[in-house]
Amino acid sequence: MPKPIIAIPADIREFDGTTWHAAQSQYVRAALNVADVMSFIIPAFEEGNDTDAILDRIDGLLVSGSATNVHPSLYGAEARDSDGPFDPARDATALPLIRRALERGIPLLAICRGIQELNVALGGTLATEIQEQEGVWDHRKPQHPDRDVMYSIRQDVIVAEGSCIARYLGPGSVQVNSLHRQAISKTAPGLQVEALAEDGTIEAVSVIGAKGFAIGVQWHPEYWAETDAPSRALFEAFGDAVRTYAQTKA
Ligand SMILES: N[C@@H](CCC(=O)NCCCC(=O)O)C(=O)O
Repeated sequence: MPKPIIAIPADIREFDGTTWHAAQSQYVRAALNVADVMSFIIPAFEEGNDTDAILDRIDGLLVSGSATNVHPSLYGAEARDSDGPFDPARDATALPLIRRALERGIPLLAICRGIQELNVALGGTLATEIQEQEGVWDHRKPQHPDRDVMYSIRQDVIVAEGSCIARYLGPGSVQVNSLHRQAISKTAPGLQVEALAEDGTIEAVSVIGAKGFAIGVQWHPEYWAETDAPSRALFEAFGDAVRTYAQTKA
């Protein structure tokens, strides 16, 4: 059987004097080497997307992290310059893909910006600059030239007993990385909180009543997916869900 294919919504990036629709290598590498699936990087358009045309041709949706933030207008908040940088094309592409993939039972793994998009897509809100809140740890990306240091595993999260991700990671303490300055504020009605940081930051959710695998994590399992057991477990479970969906679709 040919490898199933997942969609990864691109970021809009500007370099070499032009505009690119881009995804970071760590996501497509973890998808291939651990989940054992191929990836289609989906161009990000503010208008003109045909969500079902994309979803008809794929077997899973991986919504990646990004240094940009979901536009506050999408969750009823005022946009301040400090809330940026923004990527409206990514927002306009990813949020409808998330909603429609859930309706169709297409497996979803949402990472970092992805869990934030999942929450907003289902009616939740986000808090920004969370490190400025009393008692909240600094979850931001460590400023360091070495990406392995930026993505170093350095935070305990507590996976809830009986949660969906406990099937893959086990309940209790798991060590993860952390590279974010926003987080879920009001949890969307259709989401179940699955893991918390010690400071109460929501670190993982699942979709209540989902037809299949539908999980969001605030950390980055893709980066160490080949070597870190919890990261590998999550990507292997996502790959299994994608293969099951592909076989069922066939
Ligand atoms: N911008 C949001 C989401 C954070 C996120 O996805 N981080 C990935 C960092 C990618 C990189 O800079 O290499 C937030 O800050 O909460």
